[in-house]
Amino acid sequence: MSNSNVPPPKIFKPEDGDPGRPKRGMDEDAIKTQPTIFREDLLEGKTVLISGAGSGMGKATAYLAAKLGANVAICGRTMEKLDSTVEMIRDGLGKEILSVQTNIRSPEEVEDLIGTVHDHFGGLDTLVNNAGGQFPQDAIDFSRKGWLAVIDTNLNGTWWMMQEAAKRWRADGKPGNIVNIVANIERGMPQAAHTCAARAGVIYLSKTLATEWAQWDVRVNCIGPGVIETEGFRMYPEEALKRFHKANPMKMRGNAWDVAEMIAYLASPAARFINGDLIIIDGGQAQWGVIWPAGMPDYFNESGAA
Ligand SMILES: CCCCCCCCC/C=C/C(=O)SCCNC(=O)CCNC(=O)[C@H](O)C(C)(C)COP(=O)(O)OP(=O)(O)OC[C@H]1O[C@@H](n2cnc3c(N)ncnc32)[C@H](O)[C@@H]1OP(=O)(O)O
Ligand SMILES: NC(=O)C1=CN([C@@H]2O[C@H](COP(=O)(O)OP(=O)(O)OC[C@H]3O[C@@H](n4cnc5c(N)ncnc54)[C@H](OP(=O)(O)O)[C@@H]3O)[C@@H](O)[C@H]2O)C=CC1
Repeated sequence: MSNSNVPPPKIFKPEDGDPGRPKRGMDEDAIKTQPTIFREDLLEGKTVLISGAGSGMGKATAYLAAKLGANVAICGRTMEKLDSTVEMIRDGLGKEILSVQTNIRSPEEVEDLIGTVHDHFGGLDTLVNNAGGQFPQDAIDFSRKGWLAVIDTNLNGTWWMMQEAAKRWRADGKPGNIVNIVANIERGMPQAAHTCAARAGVIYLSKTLATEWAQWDVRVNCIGPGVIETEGFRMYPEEALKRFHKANPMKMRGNAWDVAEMIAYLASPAARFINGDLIIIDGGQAQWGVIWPAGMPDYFNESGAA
């Protein structure tokens, strides 16, 4: 049989250009012009709070939620970054959103934040815990401070947000919805063991709360992104960034909109029966591909002494 009809192997997506070119995610023009599959009033009248929305996935999600009619509140530690999101939404959609400088590692600041959102919008429908991050390092070399910083941000910070939101929902007798952005940790995550531990904590915390809080009509789900090109890539060396697209069988990086649209879906009535789940957006990374964001040890190199 002839092979003439067999397409050449797909090395990278044409729209991706050079897959080895390190990029830093979608710029504001890209976010503003991105089409959406959702109807424009999908989240009309709903209030959505997004943490870490001064950049990356959080920023794209804030824009999409506002575009779909939601009342949007955002938080993060850096006011200038939050201002950029406020300005982008004002400029692109003519809408005002609420922005509150907050470190999610502080339970007091989180309590104030949730109170401010309720005072401003009269309630909260969906909480998106997107704030987080880590640095790449071999676990054996973690400093105590570095370990604690990552656990405190990703596990404790996410928990303070969930608990404060849920206390209000229970007190007000109103339904609630939580979407936690974690990571694809199915096979562990070399050189990110701290975040792997924290995200695993969030995933099983979420599964447990999905049961405990169902009696108050509060749903809790997680999204596990693979390699999503964002400003967060600044944490990784150029050498690693050049390989990031090889971490999945599709040999591409996702973008912030890929995650934002899933968040919008989970915030919509279409997701009313989805609870306690983990939705992976990773191009198949769970099955194949490696990252080694701080450099692959010789042991795993083809030339290494395995
Ligand atoms: C999921 C994907 C997985 C990684 C593998 C996959 C890669 C592709 C997918 C990409 C996934 C992403 O998440 S991209 C998104 C990334 N975005 C972010 O990470 C942004 C947010 N990150 C952070 O804020 C930081 O990483 C984090 C450590 C959590 C908090 O930092 P802060 O400065 O606020 O914390 P502090 O309390 O001051 O402590 C900082 C201490 O952390 C340690 N530390 C900080 N940077 C360090 C570094 N490069 N190398 C060693 N150690 C470091 C030091 O001990 C610091 O102390 P001193 O020595 O005293 O200073
Ligand atoms: N990009 C990727 O490939 C992947 C990302 N993720 C996770 O997805 C989420 C979004 O990441 P991404 O958009 O890529 O990265 P970004 O770094 O662009 O976004 C993370 C945001 O979180 C905020 N943040 C960090 N710490 C705190 C804190 N203590 N309190 C409040 N806000 C905080 C940051 O703002 P500021 O520093 O101003 O507070 C920043 O805006 C993160 O949790 C990330 O770890 C998971 C898997 C893959």
